[in-house]
Order: sequence, then structure tokens, then C-alpha cells
Amino acid sequence: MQNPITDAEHRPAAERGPATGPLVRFDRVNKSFGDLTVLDRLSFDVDPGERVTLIGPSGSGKTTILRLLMTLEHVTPTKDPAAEGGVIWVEGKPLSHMEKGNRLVVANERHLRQARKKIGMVFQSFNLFPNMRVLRNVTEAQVHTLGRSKDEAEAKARELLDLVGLSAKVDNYPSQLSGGQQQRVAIARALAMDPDILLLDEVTSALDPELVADVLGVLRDVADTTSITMLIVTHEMGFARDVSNRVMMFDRGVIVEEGAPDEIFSDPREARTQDFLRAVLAE
Ligand SMILES: Nc1ncnc2c1ncn2[C@@H]1O[C@H](COP(=O)(O)OP(=O)(O)OP(=O)(O)O)[C@@H](O)[C@H]1O
Repeated sequence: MQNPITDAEHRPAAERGPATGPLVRFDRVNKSFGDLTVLDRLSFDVDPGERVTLIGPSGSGKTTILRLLMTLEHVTPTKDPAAEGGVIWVEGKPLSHMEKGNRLVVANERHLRQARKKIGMVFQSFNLFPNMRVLRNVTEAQVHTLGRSKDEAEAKARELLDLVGLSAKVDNYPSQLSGGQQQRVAIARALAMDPDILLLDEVTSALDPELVADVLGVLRDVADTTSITMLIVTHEMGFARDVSNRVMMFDRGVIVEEGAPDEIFSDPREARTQDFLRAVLAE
């Protein structure tokens, strides 16, 4: 495997990156909003097929990590012109690079579109198109973004709506569905794009408690029956324990500790993790 960090010395940033290797690499990434430092030289890799859960107190930067991957946000250049890194890689390609004089250059729109196509995201708020029936909510982006035929997109949508238990609702509008059903449509919509990576951001936190289990059940099925890579932000620790193979505990934009779910949930080493888990479990 090429080493993107040492390669950085020798080749233009846009050409750097491992040909094979991690699906996602955060290499010493900074993110600030004004004076607020949200991510502080953050580095981690996610390999293909991994299920990684991000936990940590409110404001620790978890959603920001997902939004950076979706290119809804961009990294913040470091103030030190000699500092290296500060780059997010998706499948070995950087989403941005630094030019001399500390100027951040975001990858061109075609490249970002390619990167976004590899990633599906399900949000806390379901974000369905209210004026489209369920079936069309799941076919629309397949046709417009992936260029699939209407028939092909519909076949895929029906298959996925069946998987999430909503075959009977294809002709309904989102407003005619419960929150849990809407979220299951959103999951089907994300999967319809055949993403390599699925980002889940507190997908059950807007739901009434009795609807949470259905949505988590669907996601458990997805985890069991596919090899899709997942980055999960959740307060549902039972779900995190069952589904993920790595848990990263964040606080103030750095990883406090990480490990297998059993290690982190049963035997956390760091006081900040212990305090966080105690608080979440008491909720
Ligand atoms: N667009 C923005 N402008 C200004 N500040 C922002 C913006 N987005 C996020 N922040 C701030 O960045 C910090 C990290 O936010 P983020 O949503 O990543 O945290 P989080 O760990 O996901 O928290 P939570 O568990 O509450 O969702 C917070 O203090 C938040 O207020």
C-alpha cells in the first residue's frame, strides 16, 4: 500500500492516496466554526466492511465528521503553513488539498459528485420529498443521479421497500406514514443508491419510543445481510454493541479511546468514557 502521508512530500496532493487500503481516512483533520475548534488534528481510518460507532457527549464533533464526509462541510486549513495532513480521503482520493500559502482547494465538483455517490446518509429528520409518493422517493435519485431507467429504479425500490417492510405503502405520501415508516423509507432510499458507505446520524432520535425497535431491526438486517461499511452516530448503545465492530469515543474533537464494543461498553479505560456511558445509560 502506498503511504499517503509520506507520498505527500513527493507528489501533487490530487494524485496522492492509497490505491487500495482504507475506504475512509481522516488524516490530521481540523474543523472549526469561527473560534470554536470542533475537530482537532483528528486521524482515523475505516476499512471496507467495518461498522464503526461514534459515541461522545453532545458537541464532541460526531455529526461534523459525517457532514465532512458528505462534503456538506469542508475541513479548516491549519494556521501553521508547515503542518501536514488536514485531508479526508475517500477510496484513496482526497476531498481537498492544500496549496502553498495555506489555501484550501476543494476537489472539483465532478470528483466530489463521484465521492458522494459512494456514500449514503440517513439523517435524524427523514428528509423525504413530501410531494412524492413513497415509491418515487426511492426512485428519484436513482434515475437522476445514477441514470437508471425508470423500470430498473422501480424494481430496485420495490425490493428495498420490501426489505424495510413497506411493500404495502409504495403509493402513500410521507405524511400518511408514521415517523418510523418514514425513516425506513429514508433507509431504502439511501440503499437504493448502492453506496459503499452508509452514514447513520441519530436515525432514531426523532422517533416515538415504540417506533425505534422497528427501525433498528431494519438496520440490523442490513448489517447482517450486506457487507456495507457503516459509520454510526447513535445513543442506542445496545444497537451499537450488536452492530458495530469498533467504537470510537470522542470528546472535544479528539478520540478519547477506541476498541471493540465489548471492551468499550464493558470495560472502558478512560474516565470520560465511563462518565459518558453512565450518563447515557441513566437516560
Ligand atoms: N454550521 C455550524 N456553525 C457553527 N457551529 C456549528 C455548526 N455545526 C456544528 N457546530 C458546532 O460544532 C460543535 C460540534 O457539533 P456536532 O453536531 O458535530 O456535535 P455532535 O457530537 O454530533 O453533537 P450531538 O450529539 O449533540 O449531535 C457544536 O458545538 C456545534 O454547535
